[in-house]
Amino acid sequence: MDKPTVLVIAGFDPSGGAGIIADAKTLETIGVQGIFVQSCNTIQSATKFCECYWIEEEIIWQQLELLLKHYTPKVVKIGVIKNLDFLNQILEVLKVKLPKVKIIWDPIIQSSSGYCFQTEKHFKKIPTSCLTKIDLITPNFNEISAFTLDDDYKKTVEDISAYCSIYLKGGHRKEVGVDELYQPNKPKIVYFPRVKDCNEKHGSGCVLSSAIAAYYATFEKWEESCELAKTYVERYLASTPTLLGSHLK
Ligand SMILES: Cc1ncc(COP(=O)(O)O)c(N)n1
Repeated sequence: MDKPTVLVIAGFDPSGGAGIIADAKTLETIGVQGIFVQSCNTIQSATKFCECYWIEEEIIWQQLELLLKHYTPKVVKIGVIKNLDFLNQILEVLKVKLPKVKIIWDPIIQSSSGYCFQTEKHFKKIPTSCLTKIDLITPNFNEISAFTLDDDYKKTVEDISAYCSIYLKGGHRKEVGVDELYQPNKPKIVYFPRVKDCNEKHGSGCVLSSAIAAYYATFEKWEESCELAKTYVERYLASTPTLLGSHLK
């Protein structure tokens, strides 16, 4: 049987720890076929970020058009994206061309090395028009706080999860490694860490969201896919302290 396909729209990190290279390794390891559209090119290493060059929108449209003629992805994972307006345009096209597709958005605002992909005005409130087209967003605590106008992130989680699911990484900042899944009209699920002694590596958020995409494309169940993806990331982070960590462990 053909492997399920996941489409990734994300940035290029030449160090390979984050962005589409990390996504490609993850999809390959979990055993799904990946197709890729690059949203930006960057000059960065694991610890230093120098520049981000956005890919011309026309190139992105051309790549998407050809890919969607030849492949039917079950899941789309979107990573770094220029702004919410462009995100909405992409979501509209995906929903027309792939009515059954599931869409996961990792709302990356800042790299762990400190580079800001988004200015505050671009990312203050996610428009409802975007939320109704997305199935799952995977913010960390800083990202959910950036979408929060009055310091009450729980209210933001409640507002967003009326439309789409949220996988909140890190949950409360005090309980490192405890993640929470909020789904519309369902009780919250808490995922506790399973693997001890994880090392910090940049790009772990990219690996998590592409692992959820890969598992969902395989099993079509959100709760199980999130749990498997969390364990996948923890094993990857525990494998070595460097980016050479194995995606196969
Ligand atoms: C192209 C690209 N995409 C995503 C990230 C975020 O990863 P991190 O927060 O670990 O720096 C990044 N640094 N570069």
